[in-house]
Amino acid sequence: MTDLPAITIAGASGRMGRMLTATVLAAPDRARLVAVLERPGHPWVGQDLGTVTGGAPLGLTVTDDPLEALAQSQALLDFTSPAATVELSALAAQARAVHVIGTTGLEPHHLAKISAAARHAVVVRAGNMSLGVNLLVRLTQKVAQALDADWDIEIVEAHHRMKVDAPSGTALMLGEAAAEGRGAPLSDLRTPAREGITGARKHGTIGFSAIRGGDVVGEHDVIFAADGERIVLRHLATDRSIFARGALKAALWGQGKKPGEYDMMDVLGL
Ligand SMILES: NC(=O)C1=CN([C@@H]2O[C@H](COP(=O)(O)OP(=O)(O)OC[C@H]3O[C@@H](n4cnc5c(N)ncnc54)[C@H](OP(=O)(O)O)[C@@H]3O)[C@@H](O)[C@H]2O)C=CC1
Ligand SMILES: O=C(O)C1=N[C@H](C(=O)O)C[C@H](O)C1
Repeated sequence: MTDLPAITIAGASGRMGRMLTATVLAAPDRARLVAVLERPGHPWVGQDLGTVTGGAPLGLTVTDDPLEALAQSQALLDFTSPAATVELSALAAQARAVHVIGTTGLEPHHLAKISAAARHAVVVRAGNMSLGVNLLVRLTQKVAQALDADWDIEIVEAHHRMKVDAPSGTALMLGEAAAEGRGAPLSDLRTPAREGITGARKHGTIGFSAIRGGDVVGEHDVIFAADGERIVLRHLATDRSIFARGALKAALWGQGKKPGEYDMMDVLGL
């Protein structure tokens, strides 16, 4: 037995769940993977994680019991769905485990429940856990601050065909940063999705467009368009390991911190 932080991963069979599992298993000097969760009724429940992922047995059985998993954990890595994340946030708080939330598509009623859980435990939440995107968020804020509202701001994102929410969590982070640079909340500046006779673009607003197709991991452009010139800030994700590495970093960073809500800016010191 070591005193390395013990980690539970939720949604183990998902695109990110698999990546998180591989990332934690590849860091035996920094963390211990003690439990992997799936929802009740999932075919992986009760099976060895190594076997179901096509490898040698790992001696770790996939469970559908988050209470038991969290009782032995110091951190929960959670890239699942809004409903699952809200449920898990109450349980992680009860266990005083650091809850690292990558799940996107969270609405105000979900966020209110997560905030309540964060009164008792550390929650690190970000719509994108990569270093590159979090740097881009800072750059976006600075560029928006430097330019006046004659520069139209448009955020364009592309993701794989299975993504269920739009705009992406990252696009919303970038939009919030641009709005902050402009000195107003995003809710005041955001344009509704465009279709039909939209009329001319409203001065000073921030627009969003989403593309879905194939296996695109995640691409984001922040376009500042003025008369005669354009600035485009771009991030291209080509491998999901960038998000998983960020999540593990957040879980380790959160150990011993005061209960509350944090993001990747806090973790990365940006
Ligand atoms: N913040 C970031 O850096 C990133 C965030 N994301 C976000 O992470 C989320 C997941 O993405 P992705 O991995 O592509 O999605 P997937 O659909 O591939 O995976 C989600 C997983 O969560 C599981 N799940 C759902 N409900 C529960 C539950 N109650 N208990 C345990 N497991 C559950 C699903 O199981 P089942 O299929 O059986 O329902 C599935 O295995 C999305 O919101 C996405 O936007 C993704 C990448 C990076
Ligand atoms: O669903 C995804 O895949 C991703 N989701 C996050 C988002 O909504 O921005 C992060 C990344 O772009 C991949």
